[in-house]
Amino acid sequence: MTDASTPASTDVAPDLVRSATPAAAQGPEHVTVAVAYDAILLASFGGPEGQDDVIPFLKNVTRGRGIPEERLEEVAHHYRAFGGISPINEQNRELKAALEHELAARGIDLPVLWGNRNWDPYLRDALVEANEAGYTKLIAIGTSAYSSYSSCRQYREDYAKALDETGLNGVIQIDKVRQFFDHPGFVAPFIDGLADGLAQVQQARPGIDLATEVEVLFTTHSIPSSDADRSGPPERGFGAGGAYEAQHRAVAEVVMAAVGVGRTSMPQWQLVFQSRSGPPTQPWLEPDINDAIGELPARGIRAVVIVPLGFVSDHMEVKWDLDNEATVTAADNDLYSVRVPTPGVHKKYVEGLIDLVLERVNGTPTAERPSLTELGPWYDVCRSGCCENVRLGFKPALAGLAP
Ligand SMILES: CC1=C(CCC(=O)O)c2cc3nc(cc4[nH]c(cc5[nH]c(cc1n2)c(C)c5CCC(=O)O)c(CCC(=O)O)c4C)C(CCC(=O)O)=C3C
Ligand SMILES: [Fe+2]
Repeated sequence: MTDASTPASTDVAPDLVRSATPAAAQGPEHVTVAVAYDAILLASFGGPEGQDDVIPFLKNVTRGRGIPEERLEEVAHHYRAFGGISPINEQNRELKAALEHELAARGIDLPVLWGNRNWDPYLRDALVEANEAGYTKLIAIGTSAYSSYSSCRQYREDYAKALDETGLNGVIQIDKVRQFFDHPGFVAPFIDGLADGLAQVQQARPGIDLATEVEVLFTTHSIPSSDADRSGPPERGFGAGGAYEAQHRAVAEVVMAAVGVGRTSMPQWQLVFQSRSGPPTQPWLEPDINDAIGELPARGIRAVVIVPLGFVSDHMEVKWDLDNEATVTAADNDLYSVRVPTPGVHKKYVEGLIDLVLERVNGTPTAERPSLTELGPWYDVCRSGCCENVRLGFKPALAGLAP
């Protein structure tokens, strides 16, 4: 970046693990600093690009995780049905292009590099590219909005791993934008989508009573309960379900309130979970969306609006587990169903992601950062013990306070 930023800080605090941001920049009660980043690192999950990639990809994702063989076969079948091609890669190419377009429109000279945790192009490839271009300060945007091991710390571990793999540790510094579950740019598409979804229900079922015959299902990825309980900084004391569940509930309330403005009646809502994996003996967050749908007819519900609150794009969990499975479950229960779009490349989402980068470039004070829930704005630098994983043990992670 050439303008609107002060020079990057060089006195990196000793308790930081390879981060360009001093320890002071760690959340609501702390001051923030401006950093002159050289490039944005768009960091995502990755997915197979053809049938031959499916098994190696699944092995990458599940190594050492104790995922049952039947579950892997089941998930392989989802990918096979799509020609072995995950929709996520095309979505990330589109997002990269949209970010570049938005940067150009604002006259900001900041390149966007793209790397994935689990498939080509890998994070390490993006770091090699950064090094060749002489970029030493990267700001990562992970395609994941909430706090948990899988959605935050694992990204931070994989940034650290990619630096080690490329020998660029100490050469390139990586910061990350805050988890953005309550950023207006992320939430706006769900507000638009729920309003549209309710209109669709009312058109398809004229006279339906929103308050008693329609249910809104906010859905997100199930995770092991032990991960959920440890999501977020321990000192925030979130209790069972941790920050992960608290953040989803808080955002769902914001979406319901926004859509309810000017209406006399609104449906009831619940938070449900999907895409459970792991051994059956391991507790994961519940209720599963399909089980929740099965309970609805007995309460007189005739239509559901499914809001994929935990997801940023229409990747496999959305296309298969929602548009296929949950939609079939709804039909089997004689329910009319609508699935709301994910943020994808919604204009407000793309603008919001650039705003998240600029608040770091400019060192915007926490009090001036937009956040729609009382839980945020979330931390630039993750707190000690945040989103720990007791199943898999400790691994080094950057952009956080040690350990
Ligand atoms: C919280 C969360 C998100 C949302 C946040 C984020 O977006 O990062 C997410 C996203 C995604 N998950 C994805 C794919 C997979 N996730 C798996 C397995 C797992 N996910 C978990 C959690 C999450 N996952 C967990 C706790 C496991 C068990 C293994 C472990 O303990 O870590 C498996 C293995 C098979 C299976 O077990 O299902 C696959 C193939 C894809 C790509 C989809 C595509 O290709 O379009 C995406 C975007
Ligand atoms: Fe996953």
